[in-house]
Amino acid sequence: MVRSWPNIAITGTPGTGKSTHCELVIESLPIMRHINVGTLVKERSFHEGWDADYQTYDVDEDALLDYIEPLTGKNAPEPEDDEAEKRGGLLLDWHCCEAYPLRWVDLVVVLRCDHQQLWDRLEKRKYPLAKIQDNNEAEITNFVLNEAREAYPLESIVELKSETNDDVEANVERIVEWIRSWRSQHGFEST
Ligand SMILES: Nc1ncnc2c1ncn2[C@@H]1O[C@H](COP(=O)(O)OP(=O)(O)O)[C@@H](O)[C@H]1O
Repeated sequence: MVRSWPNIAITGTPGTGKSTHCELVIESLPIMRHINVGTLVKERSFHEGWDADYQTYDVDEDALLDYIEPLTGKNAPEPEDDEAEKRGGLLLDWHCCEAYPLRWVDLVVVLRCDHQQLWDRLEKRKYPLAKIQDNNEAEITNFVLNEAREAYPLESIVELKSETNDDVEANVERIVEWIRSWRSQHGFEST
């Protein structure tokens, strides 16, 4: 293990609060880096076009993963490397988590939300009805959690409720504490 900060996949159905959580973790620990994967796909065109049926980009995973890989801090650094090159510390914010190589990820946080509340949040976002329905069904059937369970060891997955502001506050505190304890367990100074 070379990276000096852990990488965390923050995942969950769209609207469960991934970006909200990432932004608040960064407020407490500005050295962590929020990678909004959906935005990255769009801005850097890591896709092969728009899938009108699913109302989403057809992601070019190879290009996306090639871009993220050097940021994960997995490679053994040379002494003269810039500290940023080996630090890791990514918050990978995306509704998918199974695409990342196992070695990148130290913790998987799966955010969960009551489906009626999720419906209201997605309606506010002006998602088309079919997309709201799809995401709602995904939340009810534990789609993202099941994907995480198939891809990662169970002990690296944490499922957190994200329905109220108090939930967000408690979850962020828990994630920040987890990062601090990961640092001390790996022989790095706690912040
Ligand atoms: N735990 C929560 N309690 C109340 N509102 C929340 C909570 N989590 C997210 N929200 C709200 O839900 C909406 C979607 O959150 P966002 O962080 O953009 O989700 P995601 O990144 O998973 O798509 C935002 O308006 C946000 O303020």
